[in-house]
Amino acid sequence: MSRLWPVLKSAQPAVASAATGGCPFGGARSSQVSPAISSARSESTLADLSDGSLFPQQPAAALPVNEIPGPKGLPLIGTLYNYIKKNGFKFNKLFEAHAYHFEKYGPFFRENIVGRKFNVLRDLREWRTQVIQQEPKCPQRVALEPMVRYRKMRNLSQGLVNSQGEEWFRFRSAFDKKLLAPKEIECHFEPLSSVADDFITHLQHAADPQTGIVYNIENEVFKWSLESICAVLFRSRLGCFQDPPSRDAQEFISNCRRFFTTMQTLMYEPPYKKWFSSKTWDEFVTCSDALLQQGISMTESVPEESLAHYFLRDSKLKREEVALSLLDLIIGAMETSTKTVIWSLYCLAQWQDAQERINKEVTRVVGNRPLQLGDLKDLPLVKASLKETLRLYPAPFVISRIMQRDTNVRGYNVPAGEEVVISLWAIGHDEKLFPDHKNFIPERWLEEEQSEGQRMYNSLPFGHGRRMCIGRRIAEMEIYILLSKLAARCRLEYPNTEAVEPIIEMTLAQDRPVHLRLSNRKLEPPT
Ligand code: HEM
Repeated sequence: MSRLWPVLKSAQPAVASAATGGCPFGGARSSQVSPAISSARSESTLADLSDGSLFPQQPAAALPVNEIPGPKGLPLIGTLYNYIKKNGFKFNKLFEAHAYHFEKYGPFFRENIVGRKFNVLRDLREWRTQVIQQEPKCPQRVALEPMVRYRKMRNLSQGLVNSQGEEWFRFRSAFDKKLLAPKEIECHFEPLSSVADDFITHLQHAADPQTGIVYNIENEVFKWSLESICAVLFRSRLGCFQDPPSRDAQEFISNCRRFFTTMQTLMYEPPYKKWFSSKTWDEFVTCSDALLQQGISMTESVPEESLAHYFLRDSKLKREEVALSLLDLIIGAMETSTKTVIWSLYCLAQWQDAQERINKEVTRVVGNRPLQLGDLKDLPLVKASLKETLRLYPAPFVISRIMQRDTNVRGYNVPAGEEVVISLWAIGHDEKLFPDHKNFIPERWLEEEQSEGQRMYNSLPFGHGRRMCIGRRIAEMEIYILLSKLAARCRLEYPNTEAVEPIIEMTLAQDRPVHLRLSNRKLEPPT
């Protein structure tokens, strides 16, 4: 029963953590953006978007929101019954319920689960033009309630992920350009390359010597993700791949993992529980305190060339605010990047032909020399494979916005305070948009292969607009580097017969530990 509660809470989870948009902190996505989009807003930083001048007039004839088609619920509990009855929908498979409702009610449906109303869209063009382009200067997403509660309790600012309004704008403006402007990101290529090299060597050592299998690859990918984001922010290595990992790394890894597992549990608890102390809450507080402490001490001596140093010196934020925001970036990066990379590796292992084509591309472009920054633009298939992974398994399977004024969406007047949600899962699994949608076919993202519909509005895994994922460019760069290097050095196989299925945790997670077989490739001469 506890799993049902997230939907009952006004400020977030089960439904909400996914619904909030998924960088654990609520949902966040532009080379990932289709070309038509990326040429426009997706290249923008917050500074370009801060004019706040995008409010159109409401057409007079908008229908009332409760006329949006959708499943009818019972008084008080709404459609909760559909989720608790035998053979009903499952909250940890909410994307399936969405797909069913789209099929039945059309491209915009409304569902009321115990008073929380979801207006769910499946058309990215409508999302972009009717929701994102109408958003005010400070768009709102549902916040991650345990983090909000903890920071209130400790009298801390809410930071980048969970603050709203002008407070959010202040944080976001301080970080936006350094993290999103393509030129600013280039300096992270070398540190990320070195992390990727070490990670692959580490994987090779972690593989069982008899079978070549790396069991539960998540443990290792989590380390890559943490080491990568720390290399970007602090220009120094945490030591996750040392044997054993450095003490700092061990503590950080264990605090981060506990942070995510306890936060997930808290988000799924009945709301009344927050009035009582619980073991999970205590544990969440303990690891949040420890992370904060580590975050603060990490900002105490940072190399001059690091991003952390730049933010401390130039951002006009207080030291504590910078430390909290750096933690937010780490937290924002960890779950999304880890889960996405696991899905990527799984797809390559399952679709051997695609893996071979990617290996050929990398061999042709890079050959025997080390990967260079300039190579990334010549590796379209590597980039396409990330897009294709995020189509099949979008880490945040939905993105949400809380309307801050009455807004006309698809001819319905959605009142201020209600949520509109876009289902990235439903778009990515739409057979009309993506023929043969169950198969991993990176080529479908290459320019000449794309249909007009695809070119237009079919991929926003990092979100869009002022509140899009601030780590998008870093995420793309670190994953392109990793996939290119892996493709050159290793062959991946999935040794089991049962497919891994997606379930909703903090983001779209794997329903079981993923084991992968790794074998070394002999570098073939470029053709
Ligand atoms: C594959 C990896 C990633 C995916 C798919 C992803 C996706 C997203 C999405 C969908 C959102 C919400 C966007 C919206 O509401 O429109 C988001 C927000 C966010 N992401 Fe990511 N993300 C990824 C990696 C990262 C990384 C590496 C970082 C840190 C460097 C990061 C930091 C954040 C932060 C701080 C937010 C909140 C931004 C705000 O509210 O202003 N993400 N992410």
